[in-house]
Amino acid sequence: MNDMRMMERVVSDQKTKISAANVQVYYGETQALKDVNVEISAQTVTAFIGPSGCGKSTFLRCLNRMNDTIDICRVEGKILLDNEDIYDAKVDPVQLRAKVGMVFQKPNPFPKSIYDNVAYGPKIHGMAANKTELDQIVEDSLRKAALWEEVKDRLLAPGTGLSGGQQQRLCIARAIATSPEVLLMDEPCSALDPIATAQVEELIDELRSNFSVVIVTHSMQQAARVSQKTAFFHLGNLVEFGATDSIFTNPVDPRTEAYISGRIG
Ligand SMILES: Nc1ncnc2c1ncn2[C@@H]1O[C@H](COP(=O)(O)OP(=O)(O)OP(=O)(O)O)[C@@H](O)[C@H]1O
Repeated sequence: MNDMRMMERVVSDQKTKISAANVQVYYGETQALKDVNVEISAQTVTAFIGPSGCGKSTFLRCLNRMNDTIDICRVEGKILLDNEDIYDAKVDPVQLRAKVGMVFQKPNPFPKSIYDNVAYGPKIHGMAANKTELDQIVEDSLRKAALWEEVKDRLLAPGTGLSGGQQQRLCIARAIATSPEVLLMDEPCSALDPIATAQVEELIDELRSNFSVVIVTHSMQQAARVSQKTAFFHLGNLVEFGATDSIFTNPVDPRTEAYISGRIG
């Protein structure tokens, strides 16, 4: 079996982590997402692509209820994480966001030390019984985020003193410190130079073995490089979803074809 076919089989074998059905999102009277249905697989990088304003970030924010923080935003439909409804009244959004972590477009470390940036989540969720355990979580998270070697001698220095690419990896370390199952990334490389972008992309590929990763990107090259599944959004519709290779080489919908060939965007 050639590598590509093997890859497709590995992708399709992964179990469903998040399942979204009939998701509609409104900002006031304006509908931003129309009847989105999609299944996000475990141990897979899923890319959301599409022209500006098509609803990629809105849908990403539905997956950890970040839209709850926007007063005029209303979400309808069902989103299940491991078969449990994340919009159920019983679900605490803070606990949910520990399981479904998020990394934003601009690196946004807290105005605290490198150590405290990573230790913050595990502390508030009571994940460490003592300082030794907390130290271990901080080290493990920084290692997974490929930042440990660069910061291990200055853990008490401010996170904001790191370079942009290092700050973004610090934010990734902070997001993975609570052992999330899903990591949402909203254009995580848009503020980074090409070298830092390459480092973060490499990291995304490594994270896939532990997490389900969903990434919003404006770069089709990036989607092609890092993801196994791609969803193409257009004007609030999820137009096409499938294996990244098929979306880029053999799109079914003419709108997808027009976007990837640069005719709409
Ligand atoms: N907080 C908000 N209040 C009102 N409308 C919003 C809000 N956030 C997004 N929208 C609207 O919802 C639609 C989808 O926006 P969204 O940011 O999800 O698109 P996007 O595909 O992520 O865009 P981009 O690629 O430019 O980031 C747009 O029409 C946008 O104006």
